[in-house]
Amino acid sequence: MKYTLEDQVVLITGGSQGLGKEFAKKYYNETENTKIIVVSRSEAKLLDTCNEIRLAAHLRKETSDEGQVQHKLATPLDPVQRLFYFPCDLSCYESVENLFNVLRDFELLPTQTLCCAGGSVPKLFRGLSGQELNQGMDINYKTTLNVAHQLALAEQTREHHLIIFSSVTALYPFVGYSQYAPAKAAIKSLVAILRQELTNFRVSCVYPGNFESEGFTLEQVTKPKITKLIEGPSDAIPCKEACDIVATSLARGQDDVFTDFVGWMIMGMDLGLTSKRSRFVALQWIFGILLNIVVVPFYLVGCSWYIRKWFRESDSKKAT
Ligand SMILES: NC(=O)C1=CN([C@@H]2O[C@H](COP(=O)(O)OP(=O)(O)OC[C@H]3O[C@@H](n4cnc5c(N)ncnc54)[C@H](OP(=O)(O)O)[C@@H]3O)[C@@H](O)[C@H]2O)C=CC1
Ligand SMILES: CCCCCCCCCCCCCCCC(=O)[C@@H](N)CO
Repeated sequence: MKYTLEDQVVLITGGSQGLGKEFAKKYYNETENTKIIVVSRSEAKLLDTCNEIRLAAHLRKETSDEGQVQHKLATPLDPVQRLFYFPCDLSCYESVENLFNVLRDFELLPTQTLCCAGGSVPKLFRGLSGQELNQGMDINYKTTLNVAHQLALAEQTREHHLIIFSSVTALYPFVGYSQYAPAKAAIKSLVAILRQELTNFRVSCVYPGNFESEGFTLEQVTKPKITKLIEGPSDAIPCKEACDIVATSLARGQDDVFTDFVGWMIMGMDLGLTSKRSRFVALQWIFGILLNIVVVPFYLVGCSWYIRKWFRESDSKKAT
């Protein structure tokens, strides 16, 4: 199943900002017929995003804008429009069922789905609240799980391309990401099973490194220094660059997608029983085996020593 932008109906969860918004822009600006539905919890953000994308496109074409258009998925639906939004908390299964009933009613069941909804609250485990911990699973795992399940029920035979967004932290979980990395690892596990069961689906999984987005800016506020030090090699790239890298990789037929060299390298070290459909996969596998033998043992000892030292110094600062 080839990944193309044109002549699609694409559902983008988490489309009100960040990477999801970049993909909505890309589909809107680079196609003539593709219809885009962006979904997130905040109707205000969704409306702003739709208006911003449409107005920018009209300004570039120097055509006079026809003024406010109906973007919300509601009756009457303007069939000329290509960009729609529908507010929905995707962590609630019943809300996702309702979303798919609306999509069915408007004959807008998607041919491609991008599960961009997610986000992290990087803190030390003891510093997290019960609500933050539970939100981690809700926002990062249940939003994808609920959409994937409704898609699997809706698309029993028609081809569908499901593109799920995990994180490098699913492959290499580390201090400060306890509210987030386990949920992203659960996504990795779900993808492996969906690939076996949903035979009419192409299931792609993206493991981004850091990229600049509203969510990334917000997480920097609570991120412990030790976390920033460990993830230092993954410099945050512009959101649009991450979007273009992912789209290019998918168009090349890759299904285990990374956004930087660190992600490619760490994916190569993640051996085990899940096949990798990545770029230069043979080289990645050999490089990963060598790193596992020659570098990883020393890295892990060094990293563990450094983390213990950081905690000792933090505790002594607290004691003074
Ligand atoms: N930025 C980064 O460095 C990295 C990001 N990623 C992953 O990539 C994806 C996109 O990241 P990014 O662009 O930074 O995301 P942002 O944090 O900028 O945006 C997250 C989006 O998800 C939506 N969302 C959150 N919770 C729900 C919910 N319960 N139901 C519906 N929508 C929801 C938000 O909208 P609203 O608030 O309106 O609900 C928002 O549109 C995420 O899955 C993230 O985990 C992975 C690695 C690195
Ligand atoms: C041989 C051993 C070498 C090991 C190198 C270690 C480098 C670790 C880089 C980790 C990058 C994590 C980026 C994902 C962050 C993310 O998902 C958050 N921004 C949430 O949004």
